Amino acid sequence: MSISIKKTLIIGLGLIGGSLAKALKMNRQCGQIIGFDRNSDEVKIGLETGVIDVAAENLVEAASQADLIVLAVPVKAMEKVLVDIAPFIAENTLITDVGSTKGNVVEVARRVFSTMPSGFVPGHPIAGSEKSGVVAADETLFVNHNVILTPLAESSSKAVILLTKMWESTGAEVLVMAVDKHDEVLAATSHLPHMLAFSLVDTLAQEQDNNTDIFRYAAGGFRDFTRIAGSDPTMWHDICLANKHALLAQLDRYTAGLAKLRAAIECGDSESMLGTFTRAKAAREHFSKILSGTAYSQHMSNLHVTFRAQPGGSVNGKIRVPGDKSISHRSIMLGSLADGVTEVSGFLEGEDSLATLQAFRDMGVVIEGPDDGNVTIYGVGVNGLQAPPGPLYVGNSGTSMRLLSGLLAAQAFDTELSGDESLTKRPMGRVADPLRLMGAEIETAENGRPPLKIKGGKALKGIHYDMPMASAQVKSCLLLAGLYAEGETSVTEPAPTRDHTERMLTGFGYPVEQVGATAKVKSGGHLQATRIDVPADISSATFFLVAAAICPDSDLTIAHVGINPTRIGIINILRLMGANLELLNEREVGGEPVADIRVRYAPLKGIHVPEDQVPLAIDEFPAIFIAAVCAEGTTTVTGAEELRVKESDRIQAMVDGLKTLGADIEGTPDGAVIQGSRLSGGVVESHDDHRIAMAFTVASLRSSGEITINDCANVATSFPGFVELAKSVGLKVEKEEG
Ligand SMILES: O=C(O)C1=C[C@@H](OP(=O)(O)O)[C@@H](O)[C@H](O)C1
Ligand SMILES: C=C(OP(=O)(O)O)C(=O)O
Repeated sequence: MSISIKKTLIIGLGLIGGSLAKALKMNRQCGQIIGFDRNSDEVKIGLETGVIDVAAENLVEAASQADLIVLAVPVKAMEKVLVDIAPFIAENTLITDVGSTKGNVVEVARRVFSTMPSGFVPGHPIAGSEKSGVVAADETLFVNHNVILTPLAESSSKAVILLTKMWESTGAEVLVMAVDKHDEVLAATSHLPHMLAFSLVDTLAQEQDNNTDIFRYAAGGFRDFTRIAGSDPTMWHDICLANKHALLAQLDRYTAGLAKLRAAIECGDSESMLGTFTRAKAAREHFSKILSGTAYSQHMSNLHVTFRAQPGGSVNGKIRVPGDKSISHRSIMLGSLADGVTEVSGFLEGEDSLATLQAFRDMGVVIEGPDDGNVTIYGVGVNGLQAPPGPLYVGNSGTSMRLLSGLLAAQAFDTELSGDESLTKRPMGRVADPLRLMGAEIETAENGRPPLKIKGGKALKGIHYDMPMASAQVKSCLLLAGLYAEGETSVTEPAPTRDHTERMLTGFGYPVEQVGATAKVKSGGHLQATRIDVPADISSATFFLVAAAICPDSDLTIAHVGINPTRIGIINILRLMGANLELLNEREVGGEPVADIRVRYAPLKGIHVPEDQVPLAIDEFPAIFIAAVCAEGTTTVTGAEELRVKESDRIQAMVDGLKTLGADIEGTPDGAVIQGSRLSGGVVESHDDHRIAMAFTVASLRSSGEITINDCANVATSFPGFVELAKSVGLKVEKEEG
């Protein structure tokens, strides 16, 4: 750091001032550390304990010589200190403070300085504790803590940069924010909770008869919640006055929320109580996940996840894979729009479907669970959604974004849909364009990419749309918009695609007319709540179907798999390749056909995959490519250009990875030509795509060396527990996180 700071003066050696002094003294980034405190004992201790280099004998003289002045005195004392030193501060001196409120500090500074110095940048390290005084000084206090700088119009960018570096040298992360915004944010996140803690403890302590009992038995929750009631009373008195307006606004919001909860308890309004509790529980997880750029399930983290799969093995046993992702998404959407309470079982607790669930919670729907695949949705009716508090973040999930866009285009309120890095690269023009034809107003980023900004209050009109590509997401998006559009909305598809939306609408009692390749809905109907049993996802089952199909001595049964005719491309393709695959115990569950699938090893042969099977197996191609390299002869895939716009360019990702493993494969614009090949080991990239990661894991059954697969965290989007299940049937795969 080239801060040419030779002398740093810290005024006020409390916990924050002392800790900053100690951190800067130890890292030697800001020259000599000079300490001043009104209380000479604090200075003495500071010197003795090595917190500062020297004590300032004379405040004015020290201030006139300092290159950096840090005001670490209580907010109330700030004005006096500034009045004393202001006339003597040199022109280029950097000045900052550490106060918990910023508006009042700036007000004081404006009163004191006739011209605001360009070196003045107010700041707030968010790193307090209940401890106080220089004895508590801790040079690690700021490590991984946020420091907010609130530059003023007069602050020079150089000052902002230098102070950022100064704080970063202590291990802090620096954020820049406007003064008002800072005070609003802190009122909500810090000042309000302190008021609640003080008030709760004070209220309970005043209970005459049994307060000793309350405190004697108070454990867990009470202790956690009231820890901050041990903070410095004078300091908090000053903060309340300094940030009065923002704090009062937050107290009013909170009081209204509490009154609502009280009323719900009083009249036994379970839906309202559950609404508050489930939303709060989800929000607590949700916020931290949004901040770390990930979506919603506990399985997901922003850690790097690597799979290491050892070669060989065979797969045997009977398993059930998680619930169908497409049906899980739709169960939340239609259950939310229904009248009455919908019970869902077998719900997929993966990132993608949880993102949809969260979006509906954000729009005011009370949803209990998921709890072991069980979800209870308190439907709000077709017109009952409410404006969400902010953008709806749907992580990695194309289905959430595309289906929701149709629904949101017809709502009375504005919305914004955003997603992760992969989703942000995927085309949304395919839904935005036809929705615009219906009268929707949607803004996308460049080239029709997310985020989508959807204007509310638009009256949609039914259209007929001939889809240019075979996409169930586009079809479903338009049918959902059609629930609200004047007249009839009809969609014709160029080839059959999954029809879960049509089936489920029918299951909720909403008429859908199917004429050949065209699905039609009229607006004005109602959905009646129902029960939904989500079958196991055939797309997840695919990895195990292929595993057993390519691996000698395998005999595997996968239970309760959805075999909707629009999803069984994988069964048809594997059978054409010669796989020994049996459907057992075929039955229908809640409008969807289901079977147990048994696969025993049989040698596979290469085929030209019939193009009419492509949309019926669209998510299965990464695994089909693995089956193809393990087959004898040539497999050709054509008409599958849609694979290039999934979570990754799945043609390129598979071609690159398989070449790394020594396979003979060439990509084409709409598919690939794959020769039966021997696979070596190697390191392959999943490109953050769940299906690529799982496909290469399966390839290890036929490789001669270890396959390392990078960036596998997104497996949790569709298949939480994949590694554990794979190991249970005989794959030799380990997950490494780091
Ligand atoms: O409607 C759905 O649930 C899905 C449709 C398919 O996408 P496209 O509609 O883009 O083909 C599929 O790839 C996706 O995993 C889920
Ligand atoms: C393409 C997929 O999902 P989505 O489009 O919902 O992201 C998938 O799961 O393979």
